[in-house]
Amino acid sequence: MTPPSPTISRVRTSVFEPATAIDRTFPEFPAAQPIDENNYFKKHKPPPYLSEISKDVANFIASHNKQNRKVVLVTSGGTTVPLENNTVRFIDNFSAGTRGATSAEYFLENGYAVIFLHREFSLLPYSRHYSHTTNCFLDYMNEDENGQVVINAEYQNEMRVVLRKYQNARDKGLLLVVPFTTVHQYLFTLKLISQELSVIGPNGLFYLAAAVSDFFLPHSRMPEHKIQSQNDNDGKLRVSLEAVPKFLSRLVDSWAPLAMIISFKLETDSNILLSKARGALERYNHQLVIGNLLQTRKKEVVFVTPEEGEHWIRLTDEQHANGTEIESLIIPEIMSLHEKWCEKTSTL
Ligand SMILES: CC(C)(COP(=O)(O)O)[C@@H](O)C(=O)NCCC(=O)N[C@@H](CSSC[C@H](N)C(=O)O)C(=O)O
Repeated sequence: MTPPSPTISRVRTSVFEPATAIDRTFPEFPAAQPIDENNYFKKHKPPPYLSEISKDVANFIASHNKQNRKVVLVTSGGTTVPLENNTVRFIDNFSAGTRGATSAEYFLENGYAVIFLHREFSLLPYSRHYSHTTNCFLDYMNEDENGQVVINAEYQNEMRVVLRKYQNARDKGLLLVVPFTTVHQYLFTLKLISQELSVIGPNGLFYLAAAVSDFFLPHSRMPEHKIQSQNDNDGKLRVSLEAVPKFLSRLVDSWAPLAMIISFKLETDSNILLSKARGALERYNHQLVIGNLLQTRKKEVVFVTPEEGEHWIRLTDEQHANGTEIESLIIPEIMSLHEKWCEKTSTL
């Protein structure tokens, strides 16, 4: 009997849709202006699998709302920008998915239900501990004297802890895993989930850790087939991208106005991190921006809120050395802010 899955959506997002490979019905996409945040969704076709995901999400939220359980949407991993309809080349955004997958575990262990909107094939909660790139699970196994495949004795305890947490989330239906690959798929799926999650008001929490593209190539200007290097454009590749609509304003103002919304600001220059994080908070009027530098994102983050300004969360050298995960410090602080948000919003 196959084990129950953690409701992993059956859709695949990492393959292009041949049917639209040469669809020229898409109008020329104007440069992104505020008004175009909405036009983007009117002028682009949604991914064909969206109705399937909608059913999974609606059932998931309804079942946890009945138990008055808080639900958090965790976005994780980087979005891609395809350069050809029959995609061979694409622009990717850096993200291994560690922040999202690790944070999802701490939310689950603190009583939240989690919708995990992630880049397909990036790290997932629990299995991230034994992913093919870090700790290959095969290295934890051996054959015993009877030829039975077993987990090596020295790893039994640590793996049992992860296994039990995973089974608890799976068997109680606390985790819904939804994939994306392109920025287009991400934006349509985020909008769908946001509008479904809006029904639970302040009990809904958004933790936007995905690395989202800021620019994209509109369908109407996308070549059907693989760009040929030798004879196209004198051997040079010139790409003119449009700005991705600033969807965060739509999420805050319209899609889920009562939810608590947290975005991440990723920079590599420490001199601009705080001003960019403050700028995002002023621009979108949501509740929290978590700033982090690519280079030190596993050791420190800065919380920027309208009420308290900013404060840093940092691992001590000892914590970093003993494997403490910074998300174990981040999530409890977020839960406390979310509790206050629920109290404040429910009295409105
Ligand atoms: C991606 C990382 C650094 C985690 O890394 P891994 O653990 O390796 O996965 C995450 O912590 C993060 O900063 N995520 C957010 C990154 C991001 O793209 N943030 C956007 C804001 S949300 S995208 C919104 C859009 N650009 C807009 O302005 O509306 C930005 O910095 O601009």
